[in-house]
Amino acid sequence: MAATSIASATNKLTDQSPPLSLHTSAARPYAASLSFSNSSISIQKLAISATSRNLSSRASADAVVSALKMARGSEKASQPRNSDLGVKSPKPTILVSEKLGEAGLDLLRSYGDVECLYNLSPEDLCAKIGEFDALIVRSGTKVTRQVFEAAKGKLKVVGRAGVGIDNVDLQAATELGCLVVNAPTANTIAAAEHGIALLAGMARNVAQSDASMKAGQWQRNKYVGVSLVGKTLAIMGFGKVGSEVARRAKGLGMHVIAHDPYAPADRARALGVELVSFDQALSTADFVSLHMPLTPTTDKLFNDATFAKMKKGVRIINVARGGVIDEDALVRALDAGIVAQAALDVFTKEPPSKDSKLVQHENVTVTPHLGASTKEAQEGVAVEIAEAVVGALRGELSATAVNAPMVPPEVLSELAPYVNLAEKLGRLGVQLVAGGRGIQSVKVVYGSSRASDNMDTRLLRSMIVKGIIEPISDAHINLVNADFIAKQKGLRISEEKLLVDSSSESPIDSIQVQISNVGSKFESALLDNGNISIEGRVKDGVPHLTRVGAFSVDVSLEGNLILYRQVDQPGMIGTVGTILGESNVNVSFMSVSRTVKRVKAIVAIGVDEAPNKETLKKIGEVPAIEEFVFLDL
Ligand SMILES: NC(=O)C1=CN([C@@H]2O[C@H](COP(=O)(O)OP(=O)(O)OC[C@H]3O[C@@H](n4cnc5c(N)ncnc54)[C@H](O)[C@@H]3O)[C@@H](O)[C@H]2O)C=CC1
Ligand SMILES: O=C(O)C(=O)COP(=O)(O)O
Repeated sequence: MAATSIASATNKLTDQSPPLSLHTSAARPYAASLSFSNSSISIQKLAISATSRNLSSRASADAVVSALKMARGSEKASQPRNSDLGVKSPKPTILVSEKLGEAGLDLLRSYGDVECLYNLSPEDLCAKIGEFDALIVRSGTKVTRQVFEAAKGKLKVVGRAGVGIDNVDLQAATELGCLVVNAPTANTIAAAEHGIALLAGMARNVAQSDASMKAGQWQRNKYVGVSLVGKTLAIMGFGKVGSEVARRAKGLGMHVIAHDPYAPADRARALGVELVSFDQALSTADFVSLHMPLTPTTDKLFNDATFAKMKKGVRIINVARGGVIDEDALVRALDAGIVAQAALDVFTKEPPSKDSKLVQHENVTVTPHLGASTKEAQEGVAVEIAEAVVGALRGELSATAVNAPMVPPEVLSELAPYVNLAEKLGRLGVQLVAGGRGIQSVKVVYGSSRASDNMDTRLLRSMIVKGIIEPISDAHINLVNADFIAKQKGLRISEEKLLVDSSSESPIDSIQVQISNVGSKFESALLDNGNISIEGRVKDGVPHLTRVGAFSVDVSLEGNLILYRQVDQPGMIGTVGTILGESNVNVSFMSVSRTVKRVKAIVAIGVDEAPNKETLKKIGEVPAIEEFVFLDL
């Protein structure tokens, strides 16, 4: 079944997604009749590894940028997106809803139209959001599902100028295909320094004695403090801020322990910090400093039961999130003397009510969420988030994406050519499906000569999903929502890696897409197991279709494709070529594959123009052509 290439087209990978509409009468009816079953909704992942959040450099190669634009683009070709670097498009619009450092604003202004509207009510935000491609917030703006819905698909990216993203409804963002990025590094030191300031200030009653003096008092005996040296500090959440607090507390002569189920022990060891269990931390610490994110698991993690496990007279610092503490329980613990003092920068509700018992408690020191508020941190955060948002609007994958895969540049540059191939195979596969049962299960087999099983295929999987779903639905698929929409449509994707013998340097040799349990418009595309199967490779940077069903072919996946099965006999190329030539359709590529000489052959013809109905009808009527299908790539 050797494939014979008769002509070759070697266009370079372009940065445009092809038109996605199925503009032939042949393609649309069967495509439109497809439906997805909702019964099976699991996405299986095989041979997929997590990728690092930390990118050291920006993706730069043209091919990578092209691939990223396609990967991130959610628009169909008929709906150009103004944020996609189109020269003719208007500038992207960016709403900044909280105070941001000037350097970041300058950067944003150099790229888009920036509007700063502070203190918007939730209603005002919903009313305005539909005008913007990007929204930049700090902790004070709640980006709720209502906000994403009110955006009506216009909002492409939400930038959180800081770390905590608990004020952004990530589920809604993901469902609606909006990327969320944050600025996770620039305020780490500021938050850690604030933690240390609260620790030391609390231990020496700085705030209380200051207030007392300003009220005309001189109370030296009342404000006798406690020393830090030799005391045990438990860091709860040994991430970026927690580690920096630990480092500084060691310098103050404290004995530092930490609890963090996900922190690597060697990082703790390197700082001279012992990682301990939750209970051990609580029962041995004189000071407890909180540095974990607010998640469903950490919500009110510090409550009556946990305070009861603490050493009597413990002192608590919280510069993480108010919600990790049950605030009523803390008041009880303070009143009972279990907790001697607390120093809090963050609150369940911000600002807290004026008569909050916690805020008013004499043993509590409070600051109005100032952890990240140093000049240096705010400038740094502003630049960090502006770069992330501009990059995202340009179609680049972000190093700080919160709800999308973060793919390191080196992986991207390797995978870029396959991104295009993956989408084309998805588009081609779905067009081969005959209407009726609906697509429920797709198997993707990546042929690779690399033994390592940590190949990150999320980008490719997303593009296959995009290729399969977009032509037959109104869904706009991008890297953010591909898995979600696949699940929602009941589409189960399983992935497999097949070790192949190849001298190729690239991470992938071939991609095979199998669609199970569906009939095909083109029976020759079915394997013995009944699955539609198509396989492709990248040759000279161009995606090629290399196998249809059990037949080897070789045709570049560009423009349009005619596939037919014919009786293997002389003169067929001339017959079909003449029909196409008569209607001025240019052949770009042709491949003939046969099983047995003079019996049966599969022919794949790439054409520059879509043949009209009449031409396709004539091809279908050639007596030796047993079945044929026209595919829009
Ligand atoms: N007050 C302020 O202005 C600021 C507050 N923050 C907050 O500080 C917190 C930490 O920030 P980063 O250190 O930058 O984040 P990070 O992600 O580097 O560290 C968080 C750590 O918490 C750990 N963790 C998660 N669940 C845990 C659990 N149940 N028990 C113990 N540890 C757990 C994680 O493994 C991680 O190591 C975040 O909530 C962030 O929003 C950060 C900057 C400024
Ligand atoms: O970065 C964080 O998580 C913070 O809490 C800082 O919040 P802010 O940007 O100062 O509202």
